[in-house]
Amino acid sequence: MFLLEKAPAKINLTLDVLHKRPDHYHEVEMVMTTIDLADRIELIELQEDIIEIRSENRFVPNDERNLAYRAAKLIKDRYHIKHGVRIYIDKQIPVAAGLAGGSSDAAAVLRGLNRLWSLHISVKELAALGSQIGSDVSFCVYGSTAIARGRGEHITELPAPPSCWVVLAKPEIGVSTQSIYQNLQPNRLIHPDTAGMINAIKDGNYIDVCKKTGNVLESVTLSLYPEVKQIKAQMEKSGADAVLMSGSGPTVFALVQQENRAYRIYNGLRGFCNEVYVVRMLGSSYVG
Ligand SMILES: C[C@](O)(CO)[C@H](O)COP(=O)(O)OP(=O)(O)OC[C@H]1O[C@@H](n2ccc(N)nc2=O)[C@H](O)[C@@H]1O
Ligand SMILES: Nc1ncnc2c1ncn2[C@@H]1O[C@H](COP(=O)(O)OP(=O)(O)OP(=O)(O)O)[C@@H](O)[C@H]1O
Repeated sequence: MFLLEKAPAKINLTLDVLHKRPDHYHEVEMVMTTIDLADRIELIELQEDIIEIRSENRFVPNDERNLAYRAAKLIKDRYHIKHGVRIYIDKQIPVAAGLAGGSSDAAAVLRGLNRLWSLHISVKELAALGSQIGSDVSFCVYGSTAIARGRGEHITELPAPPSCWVVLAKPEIGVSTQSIYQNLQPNRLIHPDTAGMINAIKDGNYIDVCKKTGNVLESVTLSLYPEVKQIKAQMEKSGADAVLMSGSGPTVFALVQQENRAYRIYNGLRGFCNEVYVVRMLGSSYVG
């Protein structure tokens, strides 16, 4: 038996931190959505009781450090599955980019093994399992548009935002999520208007969606990595409707409605950044 599962990247339309928790995580409130930049996950059932990870991308670990491996292990242990699985990851999402690539791979493995082994696990249960792997995995299990609260694992789905083009630029640096959260000064934050973003999405109001974007982690990453700041300024200069860093960065994205303007931004980034993508916002669910 063999099946394919798509693992789309996410972007944060908002990211707010409410306070630091005693468990050293931060209580967050974020509006996230999916984009048409996706890894492809191939799952092949093995008779032998092993989990194999294969990928041609040298930055993707092929052992238990891989979040996809951890997802398979979790399902196998919880549901006493004695078969094995080979997981082939066709990596399209840049690694350590703030786009939840590893989390989305893990979520795709949870969804895929649920189908492969006919386990009939509900989406809600899969999301709860996913939260044991990482804070972004629950959102990725839904793969839609949602508000994420708690440390990211409490998901309330939203309708898809008005569709638009998303230009993404990933500078050649890796950013540690943990260190960005650690450098945050909670009493100095300019909080995004999360309620305003939710209303804008529910109203299908593209202009307001653009106006309400905001990420409290952005100023931390921008101050540590001037190249991210430079890319953001370049995108703003090229006429984007909104420009924001995703997650803890370093990827910056621009929103625009017209395709020709998306390519103008893309062309404007020549010489600033090698990894640039032009994709559509997806926003609606991948699962049943
Ligand atoms: C920045 C975001 O990607 C936005 O969507 C997420 O908040 C982070 O999600 P993630 O990478 O899946 O995060 P995890 O792997 O769970 O945590 C990595 C590290 O980030 C910090 N972390 C993460 C989530 C959170 N709500 N508070 C935190 O302080 C913790 O130091 C943690 O050790
Ligand atoms: N399936 C995977 N794909 C990519 N990286 C993975 C995977 N599993 C584990 N990793 C490790 O996780 C690290 C972070 O990679 P990932 O691409 O998930 O970051 P990210 O997009 O910044 O995540 P987030 O937005 O959730 O904070 C990598 O450096 C890599 O070593």
